[in-house]
Amino acid sequence: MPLVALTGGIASGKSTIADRLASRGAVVVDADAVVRELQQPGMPVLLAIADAFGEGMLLADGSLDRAALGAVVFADDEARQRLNAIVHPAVAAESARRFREALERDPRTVVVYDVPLLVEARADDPWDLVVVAHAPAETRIARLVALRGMTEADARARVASQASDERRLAIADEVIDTDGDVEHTLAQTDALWERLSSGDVGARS
Ligand SMILES: CC(C)(COP(=O)(O)OP(=O)(O)OC[C@H]1O[C@@H](n2cnc3c(N)ncnc32)[C@H](O)[C@@H]1O)[C@@H](O)C(=O)NCCC(=O)NCCS
Ligand SMILES: Nc1ncnc2c1ncn2[C@@H]1O[C@H](COP(=O)(O)OP(=O)(O)OP(=O)(O)O)[C@@H](O)[C@H]1O
Repeated sequence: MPLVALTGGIASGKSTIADRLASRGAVVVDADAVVRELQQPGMPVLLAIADAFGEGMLLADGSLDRAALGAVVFADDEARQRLNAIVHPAVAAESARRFREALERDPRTVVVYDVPLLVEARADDPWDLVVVAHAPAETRIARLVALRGMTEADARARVASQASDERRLAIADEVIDTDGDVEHTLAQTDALWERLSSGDVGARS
């Protein structure tokens, strides 16, 4: 049934919302998790990254050195665009395959795509609903420092590498305010689920 894109800046609360929707019965496809699978040793995406950024981006066991690559791409727009050009088409294709698989298994499934970079890579637009998790950049930066141990400079660099809050809000069909406490986020998520599961949101033909 509905294909829902759930986007928001880093640490906006997308996973909190996606986990709740999954516990209610949605099938969630997590773009960050798909990326990690595509970056496993031996996968073409990882080989292309090593080609483009050097073997220094690999750890001794052949896996991706995420900290090293992050240090390069969140400090340099051109490098980040090169990485995006390698990774994003592969993530989009694999994610679309997973949407199809879920809908073939059960056409009534609510499929939710948890994707941080929707505004940035919006060539394809198959969504019945775009949901934006919104907490202001300063809140997200404070979370990255307090909860994920980032330095403030690193947190600001990640936020700056993403679309602005204004651009994200401009594409939202629904906004979940994630600037309050988690209970407030979950209550809004449950209200959304009621509408999604009752077919109140654009059923796909
Ligand atoms: C640079 C990498 C190795 C850093 O890995 P790390 O483990 O530190 O971060 P992780 O992958 O868990 O991402 C955490 C968050 O960072 C942000 N982020 C990741 N990549 C990007 C990017 N290219 N541009 C802007 N923000 C990004 C997202 O909000 C994401 O949720 C990794 O993020 C990566 O390969 N990114 C490129 C792929 C990508 O764009 N992924 C995001 C959406 S598909
Ligand atoms: N009102 C709120 N709604 C959601 N999360 C909140 C809220 N208040 C605090 N948090 C905390 O903020 C963090 C948000 O992280 P979460 O992983 O849900 O975000 P995300 O958008 O998925 O991040 P990423 O882009 O890195 O994947 C969590 O640790 C969560 O507990």
